[in-house]
Amino acid sequence: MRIAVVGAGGIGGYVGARLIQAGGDVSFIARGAHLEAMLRGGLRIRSIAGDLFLSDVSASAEPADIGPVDLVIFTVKLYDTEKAAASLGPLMGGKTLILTLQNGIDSVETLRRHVPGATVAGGATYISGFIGQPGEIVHVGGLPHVLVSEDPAAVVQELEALCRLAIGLELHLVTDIDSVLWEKFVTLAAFSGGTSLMRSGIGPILEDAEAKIFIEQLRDEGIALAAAAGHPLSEGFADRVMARWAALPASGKSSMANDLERGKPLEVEWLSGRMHRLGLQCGIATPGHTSVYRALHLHATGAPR
Ligand SMILES: NC(=O)C1=CN([C@@H]2O[C@H](COP(=O)(O)OP(=O)(O)OC[C@H]3O[C@@H](n4cnc5c(N)ncnc54)[C@H](OP(=O)(O)O)[C@@H]3O)[C@@H](O)[C@H]2O)C=CC1
Ligand SMILES: CC(C)(CO)C(=O)C(=O)O
Repeated sequence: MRIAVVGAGGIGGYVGARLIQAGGDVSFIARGAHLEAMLRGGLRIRSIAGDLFLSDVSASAEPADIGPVDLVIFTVKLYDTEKAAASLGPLMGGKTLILTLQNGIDSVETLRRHVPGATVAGGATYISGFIGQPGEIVHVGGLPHVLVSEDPAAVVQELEALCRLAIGLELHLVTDIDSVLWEKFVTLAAFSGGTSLMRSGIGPILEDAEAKIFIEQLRDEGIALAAAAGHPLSEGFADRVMARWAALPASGKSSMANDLERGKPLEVEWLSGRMHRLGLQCGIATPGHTSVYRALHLHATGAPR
C-alpha cells in the first residue's frame, strides 16, 4: 500500500513517521523550510511515546513527483484546505482513499468538491503535536487514537494492520463516524476557543469559577447546535467532556492555542466561527462562540510579520 501524507506537520508528520517506523511505504507532501530540512537532514520525532529519527524520507512539494497512491492522509490546517485539495490530482489512482484527519466538520465536503469521484473519509485524532523546528515534530500528548469509519475501503483494513505494528499510534474503527466527528467538533471548538482566548491550559480554567462557566458555556452552545443541526450528541456527553478535560495535564491546551502563542494563523473560522454561523442558521444564540470568534478574528491570519 502506497501512502501519501499531505501536510507533514504536528499530525501528518507524526502519523506518517510512525507508519514508516512500522514498515509503511509513506511519502510526504510538504513545503518551505520544513521540506528542505526533511530532505537535507531527515525527519525527527520528539515524542512522549519515544523519540524517532528517520534519516531518509520521501518528500516533495509536488504531488506529481509521488504519483498515484492507495491512501492519502490529508493533514494541512483548515485554512490551507482549498489550495492543498486542488493539488491532489496526481496522487489519485483508480481506488485511492482520501482520509482527512483535520478538525471541524467541513473537510470531507471540500475534498469531494475538489476531487470529484474520489472516496473521501473523515477521521478524528486526539494526538497532540506541532512542528518544533523545520524537520522536527514534537508530540506532546493527547491520546494516540485515530478514529476512522469501519466501512469506507479495503485500504482501511491495511492501514489498521500497519497501525497494529506502530508505536504511539492506535487506529480505532468505529461504526458511526458522523457522531465521532460531531463530538470532536463540539468538544474541540470549546477547548480551542477557551484555551486560546483565555491564554491558559485547561487546569487553571477549571479551577477558576468564572473561567469554568465560560468553557462550559462554549461546550453547551455546541451541544445545542449539534442537536439543532440533526446530530444530537449522546446522553451524558456534557459530563464526559468535563471528565476528559479534568483528566488532562493542567497545562493541556489546543493546537489553536499553540498557534496563537507562536503568531501563526488560526483555524478559528472553522471552529468558533462555524458555531457562530450555525447559530445564525438555526436561530440559536451563541454568545460564547461568537465572542471567541470575533476576538480571535483579529489574530486569524497570524501575527504581523
Ligand atoms: N496539532 C494537533 O495537535 C492537532 C491537529 N489537528 C488537526 O489536524 C490538522 C493539521 O494540523 P497540524 O498538524 O497542527 O498542522 P501543521 O501546521 O503542524 O502542519 C501542516 C503542514 O502542512 C503544510 N502545508 C500546508 N499546505 C500545504 C501544501 N499545499 N503543500 C504542502 N504542504 C502544505 C504546512 O506548511 P507551513 O508550515 O508552511 O504552513 C505545515 O507544514 C488541522 O486541521 C488541525 O486542526 C487535530 C488534532 C490535533
Ligand atoms: C484533541 C486536540 C485537543 C489535541 O489532540 C486537538 O484536536 C487540537 O488541539 O487541535
